[in-house]
Amino acid sequence: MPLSNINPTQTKAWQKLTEIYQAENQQSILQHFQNDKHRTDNFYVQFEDLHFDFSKNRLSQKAFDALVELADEVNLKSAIKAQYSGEPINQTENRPVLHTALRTKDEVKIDEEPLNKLVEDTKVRMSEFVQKVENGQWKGFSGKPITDVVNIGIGGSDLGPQMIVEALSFYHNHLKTHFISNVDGDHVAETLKNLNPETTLCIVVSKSFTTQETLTNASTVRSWFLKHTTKNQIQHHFVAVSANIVKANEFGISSDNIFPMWDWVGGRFSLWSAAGLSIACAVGFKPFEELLHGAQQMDEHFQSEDLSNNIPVILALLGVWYNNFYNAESEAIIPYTQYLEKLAPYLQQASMESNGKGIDRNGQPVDYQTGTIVWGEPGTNAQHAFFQLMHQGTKLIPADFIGFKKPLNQYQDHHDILMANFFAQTEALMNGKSEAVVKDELKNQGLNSEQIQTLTPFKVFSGNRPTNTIIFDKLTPKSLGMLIAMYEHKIFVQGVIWNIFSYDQWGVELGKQLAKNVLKDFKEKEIITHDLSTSKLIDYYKN
Ligand SMILES: O=P(O)(O)OC[C@H]1O[C@](O)(CO)[C@@H](O)[C@@H]1O
Repeated sequence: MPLSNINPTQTKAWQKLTEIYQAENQQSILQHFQNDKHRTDNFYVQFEDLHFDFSKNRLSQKAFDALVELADEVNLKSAIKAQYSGEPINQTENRPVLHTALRTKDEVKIDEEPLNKLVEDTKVRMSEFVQKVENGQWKGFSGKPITDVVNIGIGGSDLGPQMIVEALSFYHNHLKTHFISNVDGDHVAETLKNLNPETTLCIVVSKSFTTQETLTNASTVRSWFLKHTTKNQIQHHFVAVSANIVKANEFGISSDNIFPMWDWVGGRFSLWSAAGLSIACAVGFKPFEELLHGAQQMDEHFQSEDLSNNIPVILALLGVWYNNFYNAESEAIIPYTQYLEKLAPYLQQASMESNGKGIDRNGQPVDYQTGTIVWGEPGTNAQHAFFQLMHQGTKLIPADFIGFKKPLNQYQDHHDILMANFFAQTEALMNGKSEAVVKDELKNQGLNSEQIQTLTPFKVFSGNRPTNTIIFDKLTPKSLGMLIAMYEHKIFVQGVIWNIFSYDQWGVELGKQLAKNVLKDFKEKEIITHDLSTSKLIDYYKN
């Protein structure tokens, strides 16, 4: 059964939300606290070691209930069922969406064909491979064990694995992991500079094995190897992860060295598959399985929990509330750990490639806003970069603050300072600082009344800026798996509500196509195939 096809703005719940927004949008978060003494109990969910507090939002209980009604009215529950049961909910590509099958013990079928064995067999192969690389059994052409693993891929074949590898740095083994994604030759050059071909292993990750950037980078790295070794021996240094065995073979990678990808796993959701081989190489296979296990726990929560107590659903509904009623354009992700430095770039693809769509499931242009702009940086660095705008700028930027109770390294004093900032920022964003308080402070500093008058407006914080607080005990493979699966489901829920297809990405095709034409034109004498502006620019580049 296809996903239901409901314009969200035509639902009763949307009508209700519009009325609630009109009646309540002048109420501050602090007023909501005054109105509801149990707000901190009502607006929080504990699941495993995940503590999710959404009380600091411009949201009354009434608005929250109406948002849950909206999820109900667009048939979210049956959409979740459709996804997990392998229906082709990626309708424009006629594919099921089953990255969740990579982390479940339940039986999963597509058209009565069970997938579990495929998944399990691949995991066994991955585990054996990783073990060999880790313990030095896998040797380079000169008989030396591998010291460096290079992931060559782009988009989903890079961002997810890279983010996780970086996030789990604390758990790394002796292997060094590198990522080459950009077709910019400087990226490949800088990476190869410090590598020894005798001890380097490349994992070429490309679901299609036709991606220009990945194939260009992989060819350059292959030539680098061929300067040192023979064509036959290159097998010691290249493995591939792909759904296109033929193309990977053509590139020169033997079938024994190819791990499968499947069309029921979207690129940006593929880190749980063999696309995560670089993760498993960096930390070992067991921690990789713990990552899957964390994600699977979140899957269970998402599938079975009531909508009103369901963390990804609540996150998604809050996003819709700010995007469609408060007209917020973006949302910030602020992890208070340097290990999650790559979380925002990863979520940019996951979210913006999924929900950056303007055509609804009827094939009609939508007349409401869809995908938000996702951005962010770890705290406390972010505080010294863009928090000025978040505190006193004219834009409303709802933010997720992600923190951990315990640090991974020994510096507890640093962690206390880090977390003091974490709590203080959400407090400041919500409470702000009133004119009266500012005036008092300036008076106490000995300023005269004229100076106080002049300076006060610049020092006032309006507050009322919404945040979600997400706290785990510790950054572990398991908690990371939960966190990432939580955002995956949030993205899915928003796509269901906005009545768009979240799992295709036609919008990336045009640029790819035109780049091929431009490349061809670099070799022509006279540029004729472009608009005047582009032709002139290409001419400038060539000459
Ligand atoms: O794994 P592939 O086929 O090389 O594709 C890489 C990336 O390119 C895209 O198709 C478009 O950016 C992504 O969805 C995908 O993750």
